[in-house]
Amino acid sequence: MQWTEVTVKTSNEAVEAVSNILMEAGASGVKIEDALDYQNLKPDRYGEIIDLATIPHITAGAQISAYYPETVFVPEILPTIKQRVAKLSDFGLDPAPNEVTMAAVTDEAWATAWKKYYHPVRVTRYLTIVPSWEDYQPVQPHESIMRLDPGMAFGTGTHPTTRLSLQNLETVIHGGEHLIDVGTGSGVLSIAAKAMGVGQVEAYDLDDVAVKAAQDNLDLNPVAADVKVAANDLLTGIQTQADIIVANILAEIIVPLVPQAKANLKPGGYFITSGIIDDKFATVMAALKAADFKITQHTQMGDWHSIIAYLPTDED
Ligand SMILES: C[S@@+](CC[C@H](N)C(=O)[O-])C[C@H]1O[C@@H](n2cnc3c(N)ncnc32)[C@H](O)[C@@H]1O
Repeated sequence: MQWTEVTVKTSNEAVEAVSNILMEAGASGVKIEDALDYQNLKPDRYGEIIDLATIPHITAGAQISAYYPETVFVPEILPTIKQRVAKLSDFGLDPAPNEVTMAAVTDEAWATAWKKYYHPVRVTRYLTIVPSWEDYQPVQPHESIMRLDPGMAFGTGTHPTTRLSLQNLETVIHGGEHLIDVGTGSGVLSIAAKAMGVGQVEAYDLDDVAVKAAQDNLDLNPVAADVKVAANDLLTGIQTQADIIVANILAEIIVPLVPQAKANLKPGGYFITSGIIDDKFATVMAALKAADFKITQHTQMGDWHSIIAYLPTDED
């Protein structure tokens, strides 16, 4: 069994709450290092004082490491962990610095061990995602197939936020549109959009690892050969008039994207947002309405929400 270690740097007061968050995300155990434990060291029962200079230790805050089995695709749980830790401030706990990292515990195979558990999955009525290393033949006449290896990028297609995005794409796409995919990750939404008949796609991600993974996946899917993928911070500097913009990003990032999406959409276009956790839903709705979007659909899977927003024309 391969294990992935996820480490969160936080404050001393948030140790227990962060440990709970990590366990709830499926960890099999946690290790806690708290600078206070070292500062509070007392002479042992023989009166001997431990020389801290001889023990490697952290000197400020706390660090909690959690261990996830290979069945968990860790890149898809990191944003939730970070978001839940940040939310501790609502309960009067200081989450800072809330730095989340992941690393191998055992050997080099850690980054790919989860692949054993990733199989073809029917993600919408018409779309099946097939891991790039598996053979699969469609079982129904209208079933489309896309091939995917998310590598270390978010976007296997199975996460609720991605599934909601895919279902909403299926709802709004008629064929031939110009679409922008913000926060493309593995490229899953761009490839799916092409498979659903969209004309032109631009895909962006802040993370170079994602841009590389997306390009590799575009290369695996001839239908998406003409998708343009590039590194970019949201839609900063982009001047496109698109029919559809899709963004499966955390709510905090969707809010500043709303005015950029409005500027890059044709009137009559759709802005699909996903990645919105329960208690941020009202904030995203308020930002969309303040920018004159009309909400045409709201869907939910577990704690996650997705919205289809329509930009009215002068005639509407
Ligand atoms: C939740 S993942 C979604 C991946 C994929 N689109 C999906 O639906 O499965 C969000 C992606 O947004 C990217 N991202 C985060 N902040 C961003 C920003 N400011 N600009 C562009 N991309 C960003 C992340 O690197 C990550 O790949």
